[in-house]
Amino acid sequence: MIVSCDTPGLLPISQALNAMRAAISAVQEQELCSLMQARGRILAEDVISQVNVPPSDNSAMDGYAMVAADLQDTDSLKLIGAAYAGIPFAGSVSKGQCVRIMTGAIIPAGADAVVMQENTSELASPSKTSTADEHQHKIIQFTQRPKLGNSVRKAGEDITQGAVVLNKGTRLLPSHLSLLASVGIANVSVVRKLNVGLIATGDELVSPGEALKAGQIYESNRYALHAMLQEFGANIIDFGIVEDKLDSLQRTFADADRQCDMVLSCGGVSVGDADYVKEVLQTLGSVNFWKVAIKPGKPFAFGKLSQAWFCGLPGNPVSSYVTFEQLVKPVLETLSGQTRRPALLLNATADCDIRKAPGRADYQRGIYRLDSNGELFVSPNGKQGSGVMSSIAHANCYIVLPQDTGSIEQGSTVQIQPFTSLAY
Ligand SMILES: Nc1nc2c(c(=O)[nH]1)N[C@H]1C(S)=C(S)[C@@H](COP(=O)(O)OP(=O)(O)OC[C@H]3O[C@@H](n4cnc5c(N)ncnc54)[C@H](O)[C@@H]3O)O[C@H]1N2
Ligand code: MOO
Repeated sequence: MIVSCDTPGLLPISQALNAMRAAISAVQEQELCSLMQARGRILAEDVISQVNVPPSDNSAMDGYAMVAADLQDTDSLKLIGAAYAGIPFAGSVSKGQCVRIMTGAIIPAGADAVVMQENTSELASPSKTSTADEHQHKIIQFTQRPKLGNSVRKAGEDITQGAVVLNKGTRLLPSHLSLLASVGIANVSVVRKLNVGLIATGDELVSPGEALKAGQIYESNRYALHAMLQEFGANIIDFGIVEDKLDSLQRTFADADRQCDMVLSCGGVSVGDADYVKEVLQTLGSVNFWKVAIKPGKPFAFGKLSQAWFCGLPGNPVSSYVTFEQLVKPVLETLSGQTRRPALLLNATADCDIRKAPGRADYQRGIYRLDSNGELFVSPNGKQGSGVMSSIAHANCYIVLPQDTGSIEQGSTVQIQPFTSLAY
């Protein structure tokens, strides 16, 4: 089921992703969620519209409704009433007549076109004693000869009754919520939230806010991972920092295994330091320690504990960030039943030479800019070491350089992945 990485060489990213996706099947439990709470949730079923949107032919403009053919012979019509959004005109329009109509009002029976009021003028203006009178006994002159259907929004032109509005597996965005509301849906069936455990390992790690002793550093990876999981829409179970001791690690991983669909740890996956983590994980289940052809983020672990899936991210801060986005997030998407979306990659011109060794796909942190001709240029942002978090915090894209390529010359075309394209 799970590809072993004892084979020599590095596992290409696509193979690592395929192996993880093939091993995992989506969570099946669903729950009903009100639209106001549904942003970012994954649809558990196709949504079919029970109605036409709009429900009736209606006006796209404030103006006058008439029979379009009437205005081929004359330029003026008699006003017989008014139609408002929500208050239809009760009668019907015959030859020589028109009805005052507001945007969104149902097209009166008999009428088949609307002329916006800017293309009209009143010829006769009798005394205005009541609302009814205001829209009667006037003659309206038209400066436009409308075509049949002019400024008429047809029933069902947005969505027809019986049509699939959104497919199962859709991650609900704000536009989707409006679309669902427009067909009258108040609650949707969504996949239940994933329970994701988060564990940082390392004796040197101290929480921000505390004083550092010699040899200690602030634990920072969990803050980015926690935030990315929040954006993903997971229920996060945070196990904090766990010391590098066999019994502490054993207890924490076993606890996480019981509570979670997926357990994420960071640190302790490279060859030298991983001993305890490796031992614990392999007693709990079946976990493979891989060397993936990605830079940063080469050491990566994937497998299953007794019931929860497990991803072990490297401890270096940029490595844990990049492996979350490029390796873990796609797996969480599969686990939550989300339909796969291809990553947005754009071509850009290298603004300078870019150093790279063949062997791993690089996700260099870059800054892209559009020049005055609309051409996209990119350059790496500062030092590219896997501990240099400022390189990513001040960048706006990854420069994605394929596994087998070497250094890139200024002026060459490279691919970039804008950070905004990773938004959920
Ligand atoms: N002999 C080898 N050594 C290393 C290899 C290798 O292939 N052979 N790979 C290197 C690469 S590449 C990486 S990436 C790191 C990954 O190491 P670990 O996952 O075991 O991580 P640690 O050793 O625990 O930590 C690495 C580094 O990151 C700091 N760290 C860890 N956790 C956190 C955290 N939560 N917040 C902030 N900083 C953290 C830790 O202090 C270390 O400096 O291994 C290389 N070694
Ligand atoms: O995988 Mo490491 O991230 O190159 O430092």
